[in-house]
Amino acid sequence: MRKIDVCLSPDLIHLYSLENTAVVVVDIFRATSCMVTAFANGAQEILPVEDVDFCQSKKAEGYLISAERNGITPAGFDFDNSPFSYQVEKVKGSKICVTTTNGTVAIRRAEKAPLLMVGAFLNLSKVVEALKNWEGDALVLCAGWKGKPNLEDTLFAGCVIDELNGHYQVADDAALMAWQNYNIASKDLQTAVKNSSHVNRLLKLGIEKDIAFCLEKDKYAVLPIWLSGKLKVES
Ligand SMILES: O=C(O)[C@H](CS(=O)(=O)O)OP(=O)(O)O
Repeated sequence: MRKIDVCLSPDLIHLYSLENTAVVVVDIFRATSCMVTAFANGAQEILPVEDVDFCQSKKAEGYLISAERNGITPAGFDFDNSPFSYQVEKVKGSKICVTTTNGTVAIRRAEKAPLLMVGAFLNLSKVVEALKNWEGDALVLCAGWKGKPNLEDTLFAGCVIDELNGHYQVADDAALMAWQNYNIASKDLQTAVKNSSHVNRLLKLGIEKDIAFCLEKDKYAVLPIWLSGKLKVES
């Protein structure tokens, strides 16, 4: 049977083989939740990059630009890192270049995978459907926080594993930990993450509404995938 594994931080990705493996990158708070929202609201393409200055330089090429470091947006960018920024009027038909503390780093570290997709609770069913159709192994790559694992991305990984029960076999203990944690937390995700470090950071920044939004399941039926060096959704 196909195997599904979980990489708890981008800094551990060298321990995993990407050969014949579909990778789902997740950064629930908030990068991949923003990307899914942007595509659902009509964005045409997203270019995730690691450097703030490089991101800013893409403005001259017609990109809208989005940056965040430690939850804050530097001056001169079109979007902050909140899904509420990516509304239809702003994003429809646009190309967006984005850099964030954790999420864009994780995406770029997995870009050599034969299938790379962006996942969030917001597009859970699309991720699960794509993995059911994939014939190789699967890996959920958690963006974590500055190299450390985090609770919300791990819970998403566990949720994907739970949805794929019977289709994939759990590869090792990271996947088992994620799955067992999700089973404990699944009835009330918001309570489960309430003491997590990222929720505390967002609360300090006064961004409470993003938390509930990013934990909503299946709000959108879009699946961003990596195609020729960018993220796109199939039309
Ligand atoms: O903006 C966010 O929610 C985080 C900022 S930080 O991790 O709290 O510094 O960035 P992301 O890359 O979306 O995790």
